[in-house]
Amino acid sequence: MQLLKTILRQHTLAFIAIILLNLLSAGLGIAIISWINHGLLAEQSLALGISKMLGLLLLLLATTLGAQWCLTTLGHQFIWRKRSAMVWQMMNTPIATLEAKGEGELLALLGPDIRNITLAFVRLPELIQGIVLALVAMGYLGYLSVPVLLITIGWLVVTFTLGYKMVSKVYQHIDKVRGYESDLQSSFQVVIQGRKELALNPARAKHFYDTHYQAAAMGYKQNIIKADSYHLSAINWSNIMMLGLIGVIFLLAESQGWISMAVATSFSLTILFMRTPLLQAIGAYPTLLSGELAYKKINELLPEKSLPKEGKTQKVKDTWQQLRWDNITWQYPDKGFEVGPLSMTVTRGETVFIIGTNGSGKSTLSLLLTGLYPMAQGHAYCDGQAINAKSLMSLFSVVFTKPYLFETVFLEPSEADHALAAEWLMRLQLNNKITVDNHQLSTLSLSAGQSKRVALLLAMAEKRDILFLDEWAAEQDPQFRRYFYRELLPWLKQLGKTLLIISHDDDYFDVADRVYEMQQGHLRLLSAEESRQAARAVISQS
Ligand SMILES: Nc1ncnc2c1ncn2[C@@H]1O[C@H](COP(=O)(O)OP(=O)(O)OP(=O)(O)O)[C@@H](O)[C@H]1O
Repeated sequence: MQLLKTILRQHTLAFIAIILLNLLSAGLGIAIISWINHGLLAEQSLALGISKMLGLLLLLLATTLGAQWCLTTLGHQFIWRKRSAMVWQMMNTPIATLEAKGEGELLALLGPDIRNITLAFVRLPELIQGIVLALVAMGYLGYLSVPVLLITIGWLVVTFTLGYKMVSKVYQHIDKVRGYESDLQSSFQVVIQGRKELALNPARAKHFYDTHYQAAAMGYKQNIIKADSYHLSAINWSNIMMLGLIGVIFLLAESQGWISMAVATSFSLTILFMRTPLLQAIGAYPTLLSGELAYKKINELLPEKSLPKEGKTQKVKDTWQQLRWDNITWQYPDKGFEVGPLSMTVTRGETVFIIGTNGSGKSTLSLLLTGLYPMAQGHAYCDGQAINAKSLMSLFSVVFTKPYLFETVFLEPSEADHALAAEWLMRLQLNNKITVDNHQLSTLSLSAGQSKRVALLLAMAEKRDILFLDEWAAEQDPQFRRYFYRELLPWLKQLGKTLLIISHDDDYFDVADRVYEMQQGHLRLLSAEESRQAARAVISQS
């Protein structure tokens, strides 16, 4: 099992110590049975016998608890590391790769999959103890009688072969359950993110509930019931066969005379002693299978060492003058929408507008130009020197069409520029609504237009050279939109910012030094006359 192998590789010594503790605990258990059977009544006094027994039982309790505690601690340590590595890896995985996997699948990784690995560790002590105890008990049974041990082994082989067949069915169904788990996560997202639309349209809500949600929920339920049924059948089958084994041993003693009744009693006591842990081990096995499946899924979707080598961020000179993208391309997976090949040049301090119809590829272009999407072909250059995606990213602050708002404005106290924050809150006409206290925004309960203004504040707080705004003014009222184009942008330009603005606001195309137009993934620089015509064309279309 991949999961067990990994833990074994990463924590070899701890694992050996745990196995030894388990062996000690199992050996002690068997020794106590043997001593109760043969030694207890031979003790000099009842008091001595009882105190010896209490001492031995306490020792057994301590070693068993010790073994379980070590394994559980090791397991949770492993999970903590794995989860932290996963979150870090997700934050460092190219966004195109994450988008291709889908949000439902990613949520399933961080939620149910990690939970299943945790449960596997919670039940792992039972599995290991069951196996170790069974092996030690076998040794003791061999010491009592080899022929009866062979019969016992034969009986157990038949029992567990059939049991294994049932457990493999458990695995098949757990595999299907994992698929439905992702679908469920996607459905939960719809319930949360689409709550307003669903509340307003009961027919749509019912359709979603009956088809999408129930398909996932029913699939999950049917398969988990089948998995549990096979699992319980395996436990019951093994339980009954263990009891049958005791009957066979007494038969061998009574009718065949292979062993004395005293030895048969010891045999039965030992089998009864190992029965519960062995059944618990069988009970724990499916949990381990779920953990194994989850671990495989995690490694399949977020393989370790999968992060592409982007190279180090090359420090771009503070005095850079020109950025150029040369014949770059990008295509969404499965032969999706293609951008490019296209070339573009931006000179420091320029205001560049990118216009184009809906779906022409402007937002996709913003992700490509900033280095967030990898260039399938072509390169980016800064003052003639090729630069990689990381360096490109370090130049940009972007406000996306649906920005995510962080509460923290400045990350470090030393970076805190409260004067800048106060000035921006005033310029964005938010000074009566929000304050920045202790680097944090006082509230994020904002309207759509206010959220965009806060996103701009956060972008400015990054103090990067280029500001890329994707349809920023779309949610602003006409008065503020005018103020944004006529006053804020020129003021930003004065501050030395290079501005890349995706815009549909034809009234203000004249603010730009240059206007590019996207048309079905291709970019074209418009002449001054074409820019004016583009503005007029949009006005005449509306
Ligand atoms: N994550 C994605 N996976 C696959 N295709 C996508 C993805 N995002 C966008 N597209 C496709 O890329 C094309 C361009 O989308 P994009 O959002 O870049 O257009 P846009 O010019 O910004 O449009 P708008 O003006 O409506 O914002 C669209 O046809 C869209 O279907």
